[in-house]
Amino acid sequence: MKYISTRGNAPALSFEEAMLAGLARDGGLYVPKNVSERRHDEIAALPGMSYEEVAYWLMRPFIGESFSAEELRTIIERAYAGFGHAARAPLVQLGPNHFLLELFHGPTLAFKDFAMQLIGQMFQTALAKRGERITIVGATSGDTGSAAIEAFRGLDNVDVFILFPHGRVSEVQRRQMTTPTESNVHALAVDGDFDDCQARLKDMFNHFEFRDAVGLAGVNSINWARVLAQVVYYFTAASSLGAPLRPVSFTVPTGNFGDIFAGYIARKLGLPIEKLVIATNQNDILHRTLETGSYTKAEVTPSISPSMDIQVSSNFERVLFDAYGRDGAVVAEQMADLASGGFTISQGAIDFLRAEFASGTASEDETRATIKAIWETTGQVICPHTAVGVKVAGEHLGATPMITLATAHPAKFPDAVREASGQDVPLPPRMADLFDRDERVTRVPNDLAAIEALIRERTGR
Ligand SMILES: Cc1ncc(COP(=O)(O)O)c(C=O)c1O
Ligand SMILES: N[C@@H](CCOP(=O)(O)O)C(=O)O
Repeated sequence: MKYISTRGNAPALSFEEAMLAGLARDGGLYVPKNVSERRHDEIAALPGMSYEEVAYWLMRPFIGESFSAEELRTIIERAYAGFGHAARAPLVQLGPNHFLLELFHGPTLAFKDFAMQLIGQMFQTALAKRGERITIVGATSGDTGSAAIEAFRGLDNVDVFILFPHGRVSEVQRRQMTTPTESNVHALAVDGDFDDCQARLKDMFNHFEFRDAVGLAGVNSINWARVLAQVVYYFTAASSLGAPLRPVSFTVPTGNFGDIFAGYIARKLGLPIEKLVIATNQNDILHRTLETGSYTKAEVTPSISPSMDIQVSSNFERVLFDAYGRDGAVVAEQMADLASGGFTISQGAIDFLRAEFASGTASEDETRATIKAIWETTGQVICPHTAVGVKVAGEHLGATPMITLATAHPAKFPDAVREASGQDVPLPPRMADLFDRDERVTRVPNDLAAIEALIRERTGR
């Protein structure tokens, strides 16, 4: 399997090369050259399999020669061994025909662990064989950062730098990033919003002298391996509700478009997904884009679902590539227009997107009201991101079972959850002393040269 860039001007790479490269050298994102449907009888056999077995079945063809069969099995076993639920991603019923897919049983209590624990193992295996040392730089609005730190802390051949927007993540999220004591972990609080953090990260990838000098690698969902790992739970969830004989729908709380793009890939692989619903908070660029056909940036407005406070939604580029018939030159042009505020999507491309996705948005009041209503009617406490999904899913319920992705544990957002529902949700015992641990963080300006200088100084490269 080869991977090609969405901007059509970078060499095609193997899975391992694309994973280690992160962003393509033409600024685009890697996608598989072909995605073909899996056999109906293979999908029908999934309900009898463990999460790990489904992961192996799903990922093997995408990985090619990059890892042997035995290596891949070991990587998958190790990745999910530390999860706090035997099913890894259990489904719970929320109401008639509405289910929550709990994706927060991993070590950092958010869906990011599904991919990050896996690629942590993949990077270690690949780097050990190559004898290389890398510098991972990640941008986070809260959850990617802690998941990346958890997956890579203490490794000899990796330094991890995480850029997060100063003052715009929850206290639990911040402490998850600032309290690890391993010397290869560096939490950087940027004077800016998440879009600034992600833009500086992409600037670093496009600054080849820096990129090559520090051995830059990326673990955001710009990295195809992240997306691939997230496709697995669409299959386990849908098959446990009767797929492929019975279609299902999904609603996905969305920011950087990685998680829902994984759902789009699941559908391309033959999973019968009737509706794939984008749920946004008040930073609703994706919902507006589907409604108006114009992708126009606005200021990021802080919300009670901070991990979704994003306007420049990285993986949207991947689906645009398909919407434009895989014409990398058109995607490159549109992405260049984004620098000056936005772009208008052609009629053919917007028709494609509207056929693939539905969308909706939740205001702050609607998010709080949903947390409260779910607590009062079901006794379950949900996180604000999940609540955005549940609110939007409510507008798309029908005869087909709807699965809303529960993307984080409510204990990561105690203030918002308490305000909305009156409930205090404790952190798991292993994190109970999080608020007593010392923090280690460096405040940095939203300035490429300053951030690069700090990384070079700390890595000595
Ligand atoms: C808790 C939570 N929910 C939803 C999202 C949105 O996911 P994505 O960026 O893949 O669209 C994020 C951040 O990625 C998150 O941390
Ligand atoms: N919501 C994310 C933003 C980064 O997303 P990613 O999936 O591209 O890593 C976060 O929590 O950091």
